[in-house]
Amino acid sequence: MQGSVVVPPKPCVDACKDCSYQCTQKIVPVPTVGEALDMWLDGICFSNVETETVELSDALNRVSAAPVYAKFDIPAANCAMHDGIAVCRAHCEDKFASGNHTLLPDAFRHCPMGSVIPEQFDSIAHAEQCCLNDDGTATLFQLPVLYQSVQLKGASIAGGEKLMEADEKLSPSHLAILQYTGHTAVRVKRRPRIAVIPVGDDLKAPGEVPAPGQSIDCDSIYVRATALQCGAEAMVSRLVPDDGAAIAEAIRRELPTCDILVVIGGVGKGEHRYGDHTVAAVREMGRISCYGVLLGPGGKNLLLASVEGKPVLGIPGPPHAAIIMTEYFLPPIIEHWLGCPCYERQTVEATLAEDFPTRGGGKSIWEPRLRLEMTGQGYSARIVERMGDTVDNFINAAASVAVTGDPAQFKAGGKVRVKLLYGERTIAAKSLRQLKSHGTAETGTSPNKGE
Ligand SMILES: Nc1nc2c(c(=O)[nH]1)N[C@H]1C(S)=C(S)[C@@H](COP(=O)(O)OP(=O)(O)OC[C@H]3O[C@@H](n4cnc5c(N)ncnc54)[C@H](O)[C@@H]3O)O[C@H]1N2
Ligand code: MOO
Repeated sequence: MQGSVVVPPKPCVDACKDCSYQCTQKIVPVPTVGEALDMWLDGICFSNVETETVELSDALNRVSAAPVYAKFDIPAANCAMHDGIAVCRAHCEDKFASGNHTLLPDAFRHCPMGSVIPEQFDSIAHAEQCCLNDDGTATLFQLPVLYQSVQLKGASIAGGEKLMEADEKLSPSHLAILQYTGHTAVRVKRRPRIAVIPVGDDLKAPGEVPAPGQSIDCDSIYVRATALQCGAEAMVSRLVPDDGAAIAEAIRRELPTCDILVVIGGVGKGEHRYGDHTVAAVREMGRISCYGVLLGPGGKNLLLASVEGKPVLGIPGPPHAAIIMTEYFLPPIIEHWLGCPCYERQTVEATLAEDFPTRGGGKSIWEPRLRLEMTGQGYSARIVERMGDTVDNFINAAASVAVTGDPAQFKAGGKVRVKLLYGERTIAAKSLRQLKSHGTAETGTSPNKGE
């Protein structure tokens, strides 16, 4: 823990006894991201997640609810792995010892690759090692090795063999092996349902034209899309005004329909005096685990809480803050439900093209969005010009980086690991398109660089 923050008004005691209640008397340490997550998740129990059976064709990216076992042996009998004749190795050996290389019709079986080998035979003499005669006999040119080209019953998969554990995210390979081993459906965990409530008098719904001082709600679609990426279901409620009773009413309405609630906006430190009512409404209805975290942009207003045992994530409204809070706190709560990783961003090493502002560092994280450029020495990274704005953050950034630990790492020429927002081929294709349309990589300028 580092620094301190005074939590907003709700006086309850004269002297702070550091109870779990938030009040004006209380000076609380600001937690790191890890500490905040621990405080939040420790109080949320998802032990009895419901399960459902789904067809394999609908099971991609679902999470297994129980181990799955093979229904039968594969192959179901000993099979030929080459074209040839099935023989008894000991009988062939006797024949070779006697100098007679001819096998009578009942001493072999013509076996193309994949065919079942009758039980009395144990080896395959390859087509090149024998010939089939017109009188129904076969002549061996070479003695086969014992079990040559025989795939034994159950050698690939034994009936009852464990194919996968519970808590695995199902990939195309999982689906294929389940189908191959006799399954047509699989037991999976129910997807968590996320309800998203956008709050703000100044917000307009998608499709409307904002008047001066208004903006169109775009955080909610970002939150919803991130939830879908993580394998959750998500729905966005209608816009809610900056009014404590309206926020409480929206929470009461959405809570029974969801497993995880996200409220966007109204979490500012000005609280009711500046039209921010979300924290007070949540405090009245439930328990606040954390209000403020050592993460920027946006962390000082982050709200982690629970109402009726369900997690409530309160994220700040400004989009550049909302995206970082969503990325840091929504996947972990969905993973807490699903029991497996569900949000992973590829990382690559990049060289900083400039000194970063002195933000973040130590235990605190500042997570700016970055532009990446491919140079002869690999990726070069610079902070997007309009860091406090939306366009660069949403569209023109290719990565982000956690500025934390030793600030010396974040000087021009320093090497850092950055988290990609797109795959490397997409980044390459985007820069190529920009080069073609501008003759050079786009840079742009803005006064609020590094905000
Ligand atoms: N006196 C102080 N004021 C503020 C502080 C502070 O420390 N002291 N912190 C500032 C910071 S930093 C942030 S971040 C915001 C967080 O406040 P809120 O979450 O209450 O944000 P709102 O007031 O609801 O909205 C602010 C602004 O954000 C845009 N917005 C809101 N919701 C959406 C949405 N769903 N989609 C798109 N854009 C959204 C909108 O332009 C709002 O006007 O507090 C600061 N103030
Ligand atoms: O949390 Mo605010 O958006 O950092 O600037």
